[in-house]
Amino acid sequence: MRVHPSILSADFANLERELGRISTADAAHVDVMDGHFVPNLTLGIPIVRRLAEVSPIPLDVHLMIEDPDRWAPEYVFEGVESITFHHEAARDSVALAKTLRDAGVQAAVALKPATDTDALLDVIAEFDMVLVMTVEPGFGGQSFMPETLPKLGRLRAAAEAAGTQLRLQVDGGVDATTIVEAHAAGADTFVAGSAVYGGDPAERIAALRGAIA
Ligand SMILES: O=C(CO)[C@H](O)[C@H](O)COP(=O)(O)O
Ligand SMILES: [Fe+2]
Repeated sequence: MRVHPSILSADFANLERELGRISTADAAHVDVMDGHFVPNLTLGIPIVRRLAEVSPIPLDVHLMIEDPDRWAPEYVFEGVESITFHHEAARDSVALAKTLRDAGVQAAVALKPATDTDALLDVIAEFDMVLVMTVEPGFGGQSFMPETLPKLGRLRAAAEAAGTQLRLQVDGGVDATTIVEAHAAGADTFVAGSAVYGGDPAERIAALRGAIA
């Protein structure tokens, strides 16, 4: 299992220090929001480039933006481990995933709560990870939506049938309680923002790991 704290809940005036506080995690989740795909605006390419240079752990970049076919490849930097774009926003998710993989980064596709898995099941081998959103994208601190969890089983079954490795990530409302449900449903990669930065990050990361150990 992997824990990816979201720096959406960190102090944006001190991001290098905030990355240092989560150095025991597996990757840092960076939420890029464009004010169009979601009704919130965070940060973009020049800031992600600098975060990748100073972070002690790899970056997991979650793009909540329109036209990811155009912009996602611009987020490939040394230190960026994976780039996640939204299936709802992409013109061609399979082609974009191939472009990202060819550029040397893991390719991941995200599904909003109302988007089903159907379009991905036959092409699951094209992705390194699927992000099943467990809240409506746009804001931290929202409540976990357990009704999204059955998607995980369908995606896992498709990956097994295709004989491919697939990471299944959940993002939104994950804490030491809901992580147990998400893990039981098949998730292996857990994003948590407010649950990590709402206390001592190292202790909170250890508690998340401990909850499903
Ligand atoms: O993508 C996101 C929101 O769109 C964030 O990664 C997510 O909400 C993390 O925040 P929290 O753990 O507080 O729910
Ligand atoms: Fe996210």
